[in-house]
Amino acid sequence: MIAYVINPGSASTKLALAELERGENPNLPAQLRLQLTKVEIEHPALSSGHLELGRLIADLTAAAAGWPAPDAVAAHCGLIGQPEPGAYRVTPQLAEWLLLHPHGEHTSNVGAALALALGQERGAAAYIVDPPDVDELRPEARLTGLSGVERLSRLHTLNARLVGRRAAHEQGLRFQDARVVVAHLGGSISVSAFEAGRIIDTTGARLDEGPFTPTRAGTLPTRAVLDLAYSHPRRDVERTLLCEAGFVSLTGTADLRELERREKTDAQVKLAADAFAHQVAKSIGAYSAALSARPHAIAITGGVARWESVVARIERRVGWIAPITVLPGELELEALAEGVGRVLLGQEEAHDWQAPAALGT
Ligand SMILES: Nc1ncnc2c1ncn2[C@@H]1O[C@H](COP(=O)(O)OP(=O)(O)O)[C@@H](O)[C@H]1O
Ligand SMILES: CCCC(=O)OP(=O)(O)O
Repeated sequence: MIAYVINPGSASTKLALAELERGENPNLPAQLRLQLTKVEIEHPALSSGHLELGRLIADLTAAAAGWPAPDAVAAHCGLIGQPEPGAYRVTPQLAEWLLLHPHGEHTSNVGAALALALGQERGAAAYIVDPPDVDELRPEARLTGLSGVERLSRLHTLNARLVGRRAAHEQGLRFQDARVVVAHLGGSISVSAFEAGRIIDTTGARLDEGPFTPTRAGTLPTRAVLDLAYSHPRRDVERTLLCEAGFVSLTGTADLRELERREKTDAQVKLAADAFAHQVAKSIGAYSAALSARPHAIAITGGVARWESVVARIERRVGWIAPITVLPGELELEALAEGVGRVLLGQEEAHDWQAPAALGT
């Protein structure tokens, strides 16, 4: 099978030709054989609000011109309204709706329009896969200690489900038969509990809960949030919590490569790295306890998983819980290919999207 997969970014868009075949292990049917030919198309550093689609579609079409015709085109996307996991058929209505409902500063909302255009150009159906608001939370995970305030399911679904599946496969288990905790440690962070292939609980991301990130505060004591909220305009508080917190506030930089170089000689950097590992380990422990029994595997992914001494700290803290799989960076192109590949190979049915009444705030 042949698929084109698209992962839009603010300064470049990644495109790949995916050649997919069934795997060799009959016990792990979702373990597909995949070969990716990747290209990266750079464009001006634009927010999703005004990324000029026509030029990018022309660039994508040109990049794929010599490729074999695809059976499908798939793209990363933004929030579509608490969907099921898996692939959704892209219609003009879905593509348009995503452009009108950008997900924060992300450009992933243009993915559906790009997939639709490239699919029309090459005579193939277009799909999106595993949106960030897939919602499978258990009822007891949705409630908070205040009636009317509910926790939201927001996570790096596309990468986390692939990494969770890979971690289960490493233990010889199908994803739907495994209990896995996935810590996606990127510029944004989510720690999630997967049971029977479903996201039963998650820290969420952005202004939800969880460890601090390169620029974000993560979970703070409620009294501190109240102090901030009643002493500054909301816009300023959100900027502080999302852009001026985390490693930036503790060390002065969000460039963790620099911190990796400094940590041996800079006590403040070492303490911040210790605190980060402490928070990630506590989250992994908490989301291990969210499962009905001990996890079969723990997976650590995202760009920060390249910081080896931090990963080593986390492994020392949680290695007693379950075997740990480390997959640094993000495997979103692979996840798109495998997600649409499972549809093309008849292993999963694609969903049809209906516009939601409202997005969870
Ligand atoms: N080799 C590395 N060592 C330490 N940190 C790294 C390394 N590579 C990337 N990072 C950090 O990972 C973060 C970005 O993670 P990534 O998952 O790529 O981000 P995003 O969430 O934007 O996709 C940045 O803070 C960056 O400093
Ligand atoms: C919602 C999780 C993926 C994502 O887009 O992260 P942020 O919203 O925290 O940037």
